[in-house]
Amino acid sequence: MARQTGLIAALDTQDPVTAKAWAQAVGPSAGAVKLGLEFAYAAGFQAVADVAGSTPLFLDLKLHDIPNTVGAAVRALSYLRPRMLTLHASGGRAMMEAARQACDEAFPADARPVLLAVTVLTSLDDHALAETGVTDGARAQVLRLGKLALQAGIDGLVCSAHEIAPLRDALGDAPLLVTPGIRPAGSQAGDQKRVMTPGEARQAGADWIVVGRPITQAADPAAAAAAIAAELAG
Ligand SMILES: O=C(O)c1cc(=O)[nH]c(=O)n1[C@@H]1O[C@H](COP(=O)(O)O)[C@@H](O)[C@H]1O
Repeated sequence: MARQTGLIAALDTQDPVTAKAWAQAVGPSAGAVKLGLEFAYAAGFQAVADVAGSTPLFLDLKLHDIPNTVGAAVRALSYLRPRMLTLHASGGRAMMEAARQACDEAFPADARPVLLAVTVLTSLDDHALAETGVTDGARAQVLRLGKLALQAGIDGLVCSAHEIAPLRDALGDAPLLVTPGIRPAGSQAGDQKRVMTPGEARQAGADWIVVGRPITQAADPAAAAAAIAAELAG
């Protein structure tokens, strides 16, 4: 039986009014809203808290620095009470362990965010990855970084839906798998390379899919989000 797959709506904008309107539009369909680098840098972290309101917040800051700095950053943002928080697995074991330790110390036990390690960005294909020095392909790198992240105490992985099956084979059912690079049939891939439709990602076993522009750039974001939620419900 397929796992239940939820929708996370990526609200990528610089404008708090637009973000708030999108958050309201996707509210009935999405299990969380994702606010990330663009919004936080432009609007500030108080606006992040305001837009999320009572909706679970996926805080996508993709932390990647030395362990001391990442640990301190996690402590500093604990007041935002994110439900999920991202960091780059390529920052290494000690960096991820520092993030986990900071979470354990700075958050109440019942409010610790789910830590998600980004493995290989969905905008990278094997060729682009090879240009960074990783020559055995996205799948192998996702597996390598996924194993490392879990050993370091990370709760889940951000990957493309193409890597779900090999990750489940290698790591079992426990890790949360969160997949961006989702495109409903007929929509533009844009800068995304390793893409799947919502229904395909559900069949593959994603716990969450992350969808931005196919919702936010639709003529009717509420309807676009509802259609994706319906596709996930099968
Ligand atoms: O961490 C992420 O959320 C993320 C990781 C990744 O590998 N690929 C990826 O697209 N994302 C995010 O997922 C969202 C995808 O947006 P759309 O391409 O507009 O659907 C963006 O906010 C990205 O920052």
